[in-house]
Amino acid sequence: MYTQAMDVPDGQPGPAGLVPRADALQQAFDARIDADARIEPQDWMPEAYRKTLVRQISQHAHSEIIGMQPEGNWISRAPSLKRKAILLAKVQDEGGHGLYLYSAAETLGVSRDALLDALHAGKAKYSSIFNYPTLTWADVGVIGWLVDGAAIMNQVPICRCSYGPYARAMIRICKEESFHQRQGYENLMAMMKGTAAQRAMVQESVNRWYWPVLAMFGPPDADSPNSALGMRWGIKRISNDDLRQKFVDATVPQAAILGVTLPDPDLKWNEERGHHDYGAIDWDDFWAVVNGNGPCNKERLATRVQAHREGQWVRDAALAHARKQQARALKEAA
Ligand SMILES: CC(C)(COP(=O)(O)OP(=O)(O)OC[C@H]1O[C@@H](n2cnc3c(N)ncnc32)[C@H](O)[C@@H]1OP(=O)(O)O)[C@@H](O)C(=O)NCCC(=O)NCCSC(=O)Cc1ccccc1
Repeated sequence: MYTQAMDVPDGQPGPAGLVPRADALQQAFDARIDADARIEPQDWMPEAYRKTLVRQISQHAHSEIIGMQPEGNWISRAPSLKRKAILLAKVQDEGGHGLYLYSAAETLGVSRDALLDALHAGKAKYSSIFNYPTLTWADVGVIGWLVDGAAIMNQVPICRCSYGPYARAMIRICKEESFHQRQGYENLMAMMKGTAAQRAMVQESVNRWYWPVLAMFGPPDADSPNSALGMRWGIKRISNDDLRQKFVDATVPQAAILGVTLPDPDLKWNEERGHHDYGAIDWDDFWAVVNGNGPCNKERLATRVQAHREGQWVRDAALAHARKQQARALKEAA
């Protein structure tokens, strides 16, 4: 019964030299994490690791599908057929990202229905950034440039996440996000080469989005309760503050080429640090938005709930079709 450490029943003292089963499983898990190997759905994992992944992956999935709304607002008003086709494709990609991510979460033993119920009941988080309004066409370009740019900065390290299905989903998502970022920047470039009114529209949009985008990376490391374990488990590879700094450093030269000013009087190159210093983020505003009191939280949730309700007939029809196919296959096999 006690041939190997793995055979000792949970919580039972084993013969000398053998480790109880639960400890052995934990040790095997820790060893895989230390070796930077992937954890797969069939592998044993600590319950806290599983819960952390469900939390992060589902929040990420919710962000993708709620994130369809701000830009979706402009599909019917895009200024040309070309811009409309690009925007349609981008918003569809975001829906697709949500689907990969819900599938990755399902490998952890949760159902998509339960995750969506939590979102629709207002109990689940999604990214703060999607609670701001898209007031002008320039917002579509700025979301591509800055929001997708920030999303890529955050998501590229997740391609190396310790949980296999999440890491693999992220590879394709990052490729698509790169296209999103470039289309946004190219859209803004075209506007900056246009009239004075178009240039002013871009600058006004950058002024509104810049700070919420910096906050999107999450609270400062010192106030980030999930970071320590996320890092230990190889879910999070780079801290919130380090990603934010990388983003600022990458954005400054892009803004200069575009010809816009970033709305931060304290932004300046620090030779000693080899990074840009930047001003204070309004964390009270961030937490107000995260806690449901941003400019569009209620509208975003109501739109999502309504879309889900209106899609009920599609789900019913798909299920009825699947049942019919199954019954036919059974009849043919009999
Ligand atoms: C970095 C972080 C977001 C947060 O680090 P953690 O270690 O997990 O947490 P930490 O301890 O630092 O925070 C304490 C609490 O604060 C919460 N909170 C923090 N930040 C936010 C926030 N911004 N918004 C709302 N809540 C936030 C956090 O959940 C936690 O609350 P909890 O304890 O759960 O109640 C991490 O979860 C991550 O990398 N996620 C995956 C990437 C992902 O989800 N990306 C989404 C954008 S996808 C996209 O943009 C694509 C696109 C582009 C354009 C158009 C359409 C689509």
